Amino acid sequence: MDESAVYPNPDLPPRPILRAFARALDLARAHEGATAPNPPVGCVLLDANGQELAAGAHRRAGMPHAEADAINEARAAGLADKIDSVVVTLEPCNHHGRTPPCAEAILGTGARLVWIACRDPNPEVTGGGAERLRAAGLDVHFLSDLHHHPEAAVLLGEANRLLAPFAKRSQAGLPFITIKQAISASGSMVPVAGRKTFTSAASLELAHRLRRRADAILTGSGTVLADNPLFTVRRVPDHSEKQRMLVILDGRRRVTETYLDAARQRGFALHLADDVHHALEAIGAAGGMEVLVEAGPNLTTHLLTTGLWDEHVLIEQAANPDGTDRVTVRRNLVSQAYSHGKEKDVLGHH
Ligand SMILES: NC(=O)C1=CN([C@@H]2O[C@H](COP(=O)(O)OP(=O)(O)OC[C@H]3O[C@@H](n4cnc5c(N)ncnc54)[C@H](OP(=O)(O)O)[C@@H]3O)[C@@H](O)[C@H]2O)C=CC1
Ligand SMILES: Nc1c(N[C@@H]2O[C@H](COP(=O)(O)O)[C@@H](O)[C@H]2O)[nH]c(=O)[nH]c1=O
Ligand SMILES: [Zn+2]
Repeated sequence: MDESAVYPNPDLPPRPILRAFARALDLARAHEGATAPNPPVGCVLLDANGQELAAGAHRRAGMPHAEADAINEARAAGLADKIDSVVVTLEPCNHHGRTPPCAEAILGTGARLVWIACRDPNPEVTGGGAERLRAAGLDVHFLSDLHHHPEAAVLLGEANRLLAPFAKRSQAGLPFITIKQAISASGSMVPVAGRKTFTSAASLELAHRLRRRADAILTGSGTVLADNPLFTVRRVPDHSEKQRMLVILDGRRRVTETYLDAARQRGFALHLADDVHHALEAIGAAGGMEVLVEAGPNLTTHLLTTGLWDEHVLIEQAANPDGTDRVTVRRNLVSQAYSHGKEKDVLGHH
């Protein structure tokens, strides 16, 4: 049977909606790490048969939001009058920021239905867009309404993870902390003399993808003095015109001007700090939503024991030289709990 024929029958699997959410998340993810201080967002517009008409994403702060981007694309293709459903990873905004409100842009089309993955977690704007659209007579649904579909639960998890750095910064003023830790086959974090890394090419590519999505790199003076690290994104293409912060914990001011100058030449905005809290506050204040910790055993162990971190990416070198490194990603449930008061909003229940 043609799947689109069942749409929008609510009793049958809403395949076009789930497919559109998966696509909107892919579109958003392409710009993960480029949008700070805004969240990465993706949007897909469907016609009354559930067919995609146009799609959009938020590329960077100051550029159109995902919904406006998609609506512009539909207009340019002469398809705007066919828009029936708007599927978007984040609740449409209802305020004048750097760009006009997306709720109004949606009301300017003939859209009847709006599907949202996550509520806007920003305490300053929560609840605005969905209510505005409902008040204007549109049918507004949340991805969580489809919780009985295993696929919907997976997509909602992905949407929440994608939004987590924006949620943490807007609620706590602090960046989402990802710790990358490489451990050699002999159980050490320290490479043999003359080397900076020991993990496989695939693991190094993962490390560069983690850098790509980060707004700041946090390290310690020990790492800088031992490795003269570049901290650039080289193994995957970087976002264009992206400037990252490089924050070095260097209480004793041992890092040389030569290193700092060279890091500036590589495009980093440099910040030296004496303690972790000041470092994190400086990143949040500068608009950074995610920080990648690439530090030695001293700082890494300290951060892992404080519980301040959000995601720990552990890369264990294979014991066998022909083997594959083992990568384990774990989330810190304690640090997620800080937003429990907001959980309902973040999860999109209403
Ligand atoms: N395997 C891996 O994933 C990685 C390994 N490394 C390796 O680690 C080695 C360096 O180790 P290490 O010396 O432990 O490096 P660190 O990056 O942990 O730097 C240590 C320095 O950072 C500062 N620092 C650390 N923790 C804190 C804190 N809680 N508050 C304030 N300042 C802090 C201190 O600077 P100060 O003394 O100035 O106060 C300290 O001397 C190198 O050989 C490097 O190759 C490095 C990164 C990743
Ligand atoms: N040893 C180690 C890592 N270590 C981190 O990578 C830094 C070197 O980065 P760059 O100069 O840009 O190549 C090094 O100083 C340390 O912070 N990373 C990994 O993915 N795997 C590894 O085995
Ligand atoms: Zn918007």
